[in-house]
Amino acid sequence: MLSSRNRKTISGRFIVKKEPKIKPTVARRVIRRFHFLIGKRQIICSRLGVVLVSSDEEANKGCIETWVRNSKLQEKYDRGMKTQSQQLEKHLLKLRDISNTGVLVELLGYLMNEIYTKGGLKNYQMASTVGQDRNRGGDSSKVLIPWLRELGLKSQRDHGCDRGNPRRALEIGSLSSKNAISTCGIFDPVVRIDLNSTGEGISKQDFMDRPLPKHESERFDLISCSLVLNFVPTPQLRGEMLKRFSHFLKRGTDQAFLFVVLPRPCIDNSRHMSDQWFSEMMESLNYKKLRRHVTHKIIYYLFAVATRLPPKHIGGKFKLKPVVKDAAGMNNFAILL
Ligand SMILES: C[S@@+](CC[C@H](N)C(=O)[O-])C[C@H]1O[C@@H](n2cnc3c(N)ncnc32)[C@H](O)[C@@H]1O
Repeated sequence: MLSSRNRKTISGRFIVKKEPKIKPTVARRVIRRFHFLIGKRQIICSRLGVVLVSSDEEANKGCIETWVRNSKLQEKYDRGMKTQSQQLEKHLLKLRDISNTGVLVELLGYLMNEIYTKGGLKNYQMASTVGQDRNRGGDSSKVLIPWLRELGLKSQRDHGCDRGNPRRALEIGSLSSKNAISTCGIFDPVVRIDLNSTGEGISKQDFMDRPLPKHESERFDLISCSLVLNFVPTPQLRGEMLKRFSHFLKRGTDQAFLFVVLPRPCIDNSRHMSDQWFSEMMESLNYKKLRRHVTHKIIYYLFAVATRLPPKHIGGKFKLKPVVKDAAGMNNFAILL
């Protein structure tokens, strides 16, 4: 397990530092390993016919454990949970060669043990917080805020907030209440949610289970979805998430925004995605692309709700997953509407 570095006061009491100290290289390794395990788990589950219906890790754990109990392969699963073998690690790297159900279940136990018992998920959460620590330049809302200012949004503090209609933001997958989105003054309140909330001021909630707003006052002027879609396990669920956003954005204004951030390979190195494909998909959901920024590793998009009407042309060609480009080494990241 990664540990936070604690210091003592003069009287010997421990001062527990809220921000864990993890070297960026270690944080990157932890994040890479977690994504690797989640990706392999997805492949194993679809081969075994285990349906993962949520991006909530607790729910996925429940689905897997129920399936294992009903499959009469509990013994294999338990053996995997207890195993520390190089052989299983090699199998994970060559999953395509493995068809034996027993071995797949053992592998499932092996990686579930690493995710849950050995702290994979917890470390991932901690490493992600460090990865987006603003001192390391990782808070993606630092890209967003200048865009919003260019579009004329001013701090509510400086320009007097319309008490009856405050500018509200929803940050999905929030890891810190100190991100620019929370401190810029443009939004108040900022509602912060995360599946596995670790920080103060962040509610533990699956966006997919968030009750739909009943009144306009419950809707938002901005939804921030930074590095979350790539975390959602299936192309269908990613599409569901995109479709759900429109229910939460304010209507009747051309100043309701959606900020989406993705790892660059999801767009640039996927067989089923491209910048054009993603932009057209968003257009079909009635979003207009306002800004785009690309760095070595990350793509940032700012969309505005394009019309006042609810989306009409959802789906169409975006119900399919065609190969829009292909080359060796590409990935299969996709979103299905
Ligand atoms: C890689 S972290 C990104 C964090 C941060 N937004 C950033 O840009 O660095 C992804 C986060 O999204 C959260 N997440 C994924 N699916 C979610 C959902 N359906 N509802 C709420 N949070 C979700 C995960 O729990 C995880 O903490």
